[in-house]
Amino acid sequence: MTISRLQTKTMGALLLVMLIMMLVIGLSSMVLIRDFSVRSATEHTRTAAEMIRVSLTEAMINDTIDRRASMLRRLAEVNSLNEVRVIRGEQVIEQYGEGLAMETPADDIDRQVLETGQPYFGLMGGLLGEEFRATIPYIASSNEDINCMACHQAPEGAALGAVTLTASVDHMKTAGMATALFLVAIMGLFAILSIAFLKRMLRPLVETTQEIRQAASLASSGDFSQRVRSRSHDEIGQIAFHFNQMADAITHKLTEIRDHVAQLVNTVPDPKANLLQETASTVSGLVKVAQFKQAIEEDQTTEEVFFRLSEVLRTEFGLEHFSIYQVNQDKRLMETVIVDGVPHDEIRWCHPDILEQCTTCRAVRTGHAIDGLENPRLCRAFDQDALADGRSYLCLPIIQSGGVGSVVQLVVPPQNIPALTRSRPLISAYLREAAPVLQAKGLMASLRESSLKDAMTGLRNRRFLEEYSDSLVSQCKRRKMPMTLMMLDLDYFKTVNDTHGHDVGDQILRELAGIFQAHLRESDLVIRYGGEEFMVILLDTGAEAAMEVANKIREAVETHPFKVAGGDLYKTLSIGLAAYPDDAQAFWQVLKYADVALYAAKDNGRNQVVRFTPALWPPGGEY
Ligand SMILES: Nc1nc2c(ncn2[C@@H]2O[C@H](COP(=O)(O)OP(=O)(O)OP(=O)(O)O)[C@@H](O)[C@H]2O)c(=O)[nH]1
Repeated sequence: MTISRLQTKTMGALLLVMLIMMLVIGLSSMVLIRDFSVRSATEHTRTAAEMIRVSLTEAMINDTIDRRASMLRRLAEVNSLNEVRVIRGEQVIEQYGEGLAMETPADDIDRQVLETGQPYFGLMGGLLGEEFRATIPYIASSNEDINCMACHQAPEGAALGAVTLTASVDHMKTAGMATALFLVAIMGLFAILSIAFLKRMLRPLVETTQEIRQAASLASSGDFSQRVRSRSHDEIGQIAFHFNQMADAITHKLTEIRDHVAQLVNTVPDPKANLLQETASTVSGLVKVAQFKQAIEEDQTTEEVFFRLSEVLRTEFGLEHFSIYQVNQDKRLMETVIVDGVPHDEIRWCHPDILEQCTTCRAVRTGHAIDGLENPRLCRAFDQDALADGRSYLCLPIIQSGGVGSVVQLVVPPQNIPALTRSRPLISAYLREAAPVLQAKGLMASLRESSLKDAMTGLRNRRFLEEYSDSLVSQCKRRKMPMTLMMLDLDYFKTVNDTHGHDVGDQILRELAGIFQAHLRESDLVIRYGGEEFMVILLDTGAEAAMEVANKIREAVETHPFKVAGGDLYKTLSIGLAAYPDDAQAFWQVLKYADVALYAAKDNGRNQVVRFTPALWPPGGEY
């Protein structure tokens, strides 16, 4: 278990307080003991001084004063006394002489005491001192039991002499130190017990906070599994309880959200995955899907939608290789819409046969996703070279109007299979959103296409002409190219209807449309202008060349046997022709001139091509 900072700080603070207390108690006990020792020594030396005075007085009375030196020596042998010395005051010296050598003042303290008459008590050396010195004056007094003035000629209150006593304070020092150490030891013991007690008291708090810290740290990275043990019923226990409650509530709600978003992308949530990160990444993926949906709804064509999808595959999923195929159910064909991000590029990741026969594509045939990630040989149409390179594929059909409208094929090298497997649900979500939009846009396009087509012949109709005439002219202007308009009309078509009926008439018109298309280029426009009247627009073609084309068509119709009941029917065709910009600058005027030329062809006996000339237009004729 890691050491808690809270514990270290608390223990450290307590230890510091205890150490300071031990120091204060140690020092203060030493000072107190010193004080006590000084007082005690003072009293003792006073007593000793008094006893010496009495002894000296007695010696004087008994006339044994000469033996005072040996008496003082014996006194000095008393336990703990180091020195006993008596000095004479000025009056005594004057009266009795200097006396013994040891009786003259030895230092300044002696002299000061004799001078002031005030005693001196003090420790000599250091805080506790090595010895205690007392210099106590003997003051002349007539009020004592023994009258000093009886022997001494000195004024009342004068210092007759002084006694200096020095005593060892070693025993006091030892006792003081022992007491201080004892107190410090008691304090130390108390500190240890306090720390142990506090540690025990702090343990639930420390362990709970440590567990909360670990759980919160895991939670911040999305793991809410950690719970805190409740160790007591006090506030600490309550903190643990409420933390667990909070973690339970978050886990429960997040699990709910994760399951819901997983449903939205059709995945089974991984119980081992990081709850927060997994949910957050799925939600952010779904937000992007929603933005994608909004964007494609505002796109105009299916092409734009496919291109946007291709960009998503490249940028969001980091896919380099993929194809999007569009299925033409009517013709059972398939075309590449985008290959590796390039619009309408050549097929790369499948055998080209699938374009000619869309059911060769397994995804189109089955309407199911074809997962070749684990088993690339699942579909035989997958490109053999890519297969040899170890690439795998995932083909996802997009269902439109109950059938496969398009197929998104994703191609990855082996090392990218796990990433694609993870991305698959979200890619499918994009495709699900794209499907109805593609369907709607496809429907709109085909509706628009059909509104511009003639249902019977499959040719473009007059409405197409109305919509595109302006752009045709501006295209010709921009490229500086000519354009020739032909008006074509079957001769005596009414007799067909009258003789064979309208159905046969319709059939002949359909066959006629086929003959026109067979003799024209892809870029030429064939329009059913109305009834049995047709129009052909030859782009980038002048009148001369157009005359040749018109005659070819006329001859083709003339020689074509229309099958009717009872045999073959042969019909002829009249064609009028006018050119842009030679005959007129305005489209509708060129058209009118072509019509005038057609009438001329009819008037001239039919089955012929007439090119418009100004002579055909009556002078002052209005357009
Ligand atoms: N069966 C059929 N007949 C049509 C259709 N549209 C127009 N017609 C007929 O085409 C005939 C056109 O006849 P007219 O314009 O009199 O001329 P015509 O008989 O072709 O003789 P021309 O002077 O050579 O044009 C009419 O009988 C129309 O009913 C159609 O869609 N189907």
